[in-house]
Formats: sequence, C-alpha cells, structure tokens
Amino acid sequence: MFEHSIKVPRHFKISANIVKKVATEGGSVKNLLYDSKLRFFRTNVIYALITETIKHSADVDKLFEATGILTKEPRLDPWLAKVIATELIFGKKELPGRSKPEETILSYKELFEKVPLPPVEVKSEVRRPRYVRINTNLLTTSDAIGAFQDEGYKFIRCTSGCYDDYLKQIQGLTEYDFTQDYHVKTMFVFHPNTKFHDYDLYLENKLILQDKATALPVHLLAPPQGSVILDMCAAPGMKTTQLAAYIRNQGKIYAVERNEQRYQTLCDFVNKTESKCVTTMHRDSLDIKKGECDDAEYIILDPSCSGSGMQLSIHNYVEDVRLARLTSLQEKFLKHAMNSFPKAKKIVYSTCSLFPQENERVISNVVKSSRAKWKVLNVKELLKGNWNNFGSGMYAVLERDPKQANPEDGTDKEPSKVKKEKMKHQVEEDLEAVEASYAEFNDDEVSKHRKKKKKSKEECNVQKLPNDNTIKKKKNKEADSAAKDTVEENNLHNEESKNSTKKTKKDRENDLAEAISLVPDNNIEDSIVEQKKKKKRKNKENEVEERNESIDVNTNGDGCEPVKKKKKRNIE
Ligand SMILES: C[S@@+](CC[C@H](N)C(=O)[O-])C[C@H]1O[C@@H](n2cnc3c(N)ncnc32)[C@H](O)[C@@H]1O
Repeated sequence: MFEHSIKVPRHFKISANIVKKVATEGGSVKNLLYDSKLRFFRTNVIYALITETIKHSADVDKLFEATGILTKEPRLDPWLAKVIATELIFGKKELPGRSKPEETILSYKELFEKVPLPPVEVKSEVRRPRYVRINTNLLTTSDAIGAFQDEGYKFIRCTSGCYDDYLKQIQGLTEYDFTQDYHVKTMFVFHPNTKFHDYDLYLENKLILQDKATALPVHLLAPPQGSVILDMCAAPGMKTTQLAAYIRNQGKIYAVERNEQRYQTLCDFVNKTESKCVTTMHRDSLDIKKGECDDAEYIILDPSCSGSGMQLSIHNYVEDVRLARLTSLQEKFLKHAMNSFPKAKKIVYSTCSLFPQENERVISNVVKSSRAKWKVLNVKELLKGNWNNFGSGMYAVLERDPKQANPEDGTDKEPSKVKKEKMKHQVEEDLEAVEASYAEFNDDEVSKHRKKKKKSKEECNVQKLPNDNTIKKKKNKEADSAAKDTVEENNLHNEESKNSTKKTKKDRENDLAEAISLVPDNNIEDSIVEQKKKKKRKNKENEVEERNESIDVNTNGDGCEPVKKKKKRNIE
C-alpha cells in the first residue's frame, strides 16, 4: 500500500514538467534544465531521464494505450506517468519511492510487460565532420588555409571535382587534415574531433563554427554583390553574417528579429563579425508591410521550427498541436515573403526540421494558393545532384516567375483565363517536383543515384600525414603547393571584389562569370549565368510578342530564369 504523505521524488516532477514543456511549447531541454533554480540539483540525472522519456515516448504511449492506464487512473498525471514508466520499463527497472504515482505505475508493471513492442533499433551513429566558415570580412580564405597549415593541419585537395570522391575524402579525414567544402568555398571541413573553442581565429570572429546544412541556404540564394536582402528570422545571425560576407559588405541586408534577447545576440554577432552592410531591426517580420523594405530583392526565410533535424534526438518529440501551430506560422511567413515585397525575386525557405509538415507541405500549400507568381526550383538540380543531406533540414528555393509579375510596381497582372489554366498546370508540375524531391530526400535515393553516376577516373589527390604529433607540427611543403592554386584563386577573387563598389550591373555579371571560372564547383552561379545567356536570347525573340501580351518581364537584377525541369527528377 502507498502512503499519501509520501512525496513524488523531485527529479521525476522536474523531468515531467520539462518533457511537457518541450512537447507542448517547444524550447531547448538544456535551457529549461539549466534554469537557475536547478543549478545545484542533479541536472545530469534529470537530463538522462528526460532524454530516455523522449526516446521511448512512442513505446510508452503504446503501453498506456494497451493497458488503458490513463483512463482507469484519471488522477494520474500523464507526463509524470510517462517519466516514471520509462524509468521502470526502460531505465533502472525499479522505482525509488512509494508515492502514489509510483505505486500506480508499479501495479501495471506485469501488464506492461505483456504488451508487444517493436525491437529496439540499433542505429549506427555517424559523426558529422566539423565545418567552419571563414568570415571573409576579416580573413581571406587563402590566409585561413595558411593559418591552418601553420597550426600543423594538412590541406587535402580533391582534384577530381567528383562529389563521390569528395565525400570519401571527408570520411577519411584524420585529426590532422582539412579540406575545402564542395559547395561553399568559404567553408572548411575537419575531423569531427577537431576543437576550435580556444583557437585565436575563432576568438577573433574570423572563424565561424557553422554547420554545412545551415550554410547552404545562402549558397542557394546566391545574391550578387550590391543586392538588397531581407533576412526575416535573423537571430543569432549565422545566415545574416554569412550573407554579409557573401556580398562582401556591398549591398544592404535587413536582419529582422522579434525576440529581444535574441535580437541583442544578433546585434553583437553582426558587430563582432564586421557585417557592415547589415541593418538590424527589432521587429516582427509579419508586421513589415508594403512600403517598408520595399527594395528587398532576395529573401531568406528561416523560421522557428520543431528542430527535428537537429542532432539532439530530444527535438524529435513534438506534440501534434505544436507541429500544427508551427506549420501555420511557417505558411504565414512564406505568404508574407511572397506577397509583401514587390522587388523580391528569389526566396530561400529553410528549416532544420525533417517533418514534411514543416517543409513540403508548407511550400505546396502556399504555392498552390499564390496564383502561380512563384516557381519552385529544384534544389537538386541547382546543386547538380551533389548534396548528401545528412538529415539536417530542408530547403526550398522559390523564384518569382518573371512572366507573371510586374517588377516596376510590384503588382501582379490579372491573368487571362487561358493563362490561368497554364499557370495552374505549371503550379501542379512544380509541386510534383517539390514533392518528388522531398520524397527522395526522405528515402535513400541519394545512394542509389550516386551508384548510378559515372565515376570519375581521376583520384583525389590525397596525401596524408602520419598520425604523429611531432610531424604534425611541420609545415608540409607538398600541401603548400596543393593549396597554392586555391590561394591564387582566392587572391584574384578578392582583388576583383575590392573594385566592385563602382561596378555596373554588366560588370557584376562579368565578375560572376569570372568567379565561376575561378571556382569551378560554384554550381549555383554557374547555372545562373547559363540561364542568363539563354534568357537574353529568348528575351530578344519574344520581346515584341511579350509586349503585345502586356506581360512584364523581370529585367532588373540577375533576371535568371527558373531552372528547367527534367522529366526524371533527381533530388537528394
Ligand atoms: C531558426 S531561428 C533563425 C536562425 C538564423 N536564421 C540563423 O541562421 O542564425 C528563428 C528565429 O526567428 C525568430 N522569429 C520568430 N518569429 C519571428 C517573427 N515573427 N519576426 C521576426 N523574427 C522571428 C526567432 O526568435 C528565432 O530567433
């Protein structure tokens, strides 16, 4: 028999409260846990209990459903019950006290044990490499390579240009190697164990610890120097500062953040990184109306999400109600981005969630209802099939359809009936593409596709240092020469950029073309230039016809056409 006077152990109560908060309101377990009131409590014990409860949540739900415990015991708090049942069934297998909730759960132990549960999945943990981004406002990539070499790291260069070779190469990096990222040329990749927290370049904000997945949206947005960008959900400022470096502080970035504390973090980060072209705004993005930020041409939309793609499995636990709330907010953001900024021509939507509700469904719902003003580009085509998504979120690239928008005044022409039909058809095709792409993201098409791909005969020029600390400290001459080309490329590129303030649009296009020849893997810019050439030709042919039809063509900015769809879509 239990005794009414016996209290529920405090660690159970605290854990139950946090699990409830994470599931219903969201937020980080660590933040909730390291609340000052708990500072001297056994946080490690509680953290383990919360993690286990979240990990076994689906199984515990099954046990509760099969036994009907929550209906039969209406006074039992379901969150507390979850924590205690997890401890009893999956944790220590015993309970410390004799409180009523503990006794109630114990009385169901035999019934719980009869419920068949799926076998525990043993997941092999894949450790992600350590990515760092060079803040090119403060340090050139060539100087960064030199600095890493001075530290004893060996620069490994993939000469084949083949993505498969690159992937093999990063998997084989030792603790003394580093290489340049395949897509984002200002990023470098190190062994997962590499620590940078005490490293001078990091402390001086020349080196930013940023994961590849969070850097890709800027690469996909690819705004040219001089452009005006709106970052609708900016704090802590990873993408804002990356954008500032990307456009070499030439242009303007509106960085909007609603949360006061996070806004301060954003301002600090912007200052520390010398992201001088950034205007921070402590605002709710959804309150920014036509007439404000009207000059924004490129939009990055990285709204709050469930974070289910983040490494901590703890984030995978999201209540349906919360997910629905997030989805509806994300749709609002996207609609706002698409409709409120007359000059906007490209939007990159990204989340670190893997839930389709926060990704493809947001895109399809919004694009469906947007009268086809925006076209969804195929991310895999933009990356030329070369992105092995490590389960860390999703991206969608939307480009305003130049045939259906009037960039001069930002209004959309009312389309004729025939055109409306065509547009509807186009939207359906686009959505099919998006849905197919996400489906492929979710299954293992990536590896199938890669197997089919013709392998390059060229091998990576991989030269490894022996695993020896003494040798590590010697600067490697061979590596120096391997890096030399990159250094020269970067110097040239940097030299170009110094003169860029006075450049015309034409000059910028030429710069872009040159940059592409300097950086051969710069896939996005590559496809943009190709598309520009095509578009110029096409524009000439269609000029008269289009004028007659009164359809305005987007002639300002980069004017790039959406990437043409192929019959068979390959999306990673
Ligand atoms: C996923 S984080 C953004 C991360 C950021 N883009 C980066 O790369 O560092 C989402 C941010 O959006 C902010 N946010 C949420 N709703 C907002 C709104 N209505 N207006 C402006 N900011 C908002 C949140 O406070 C949070 O800081």
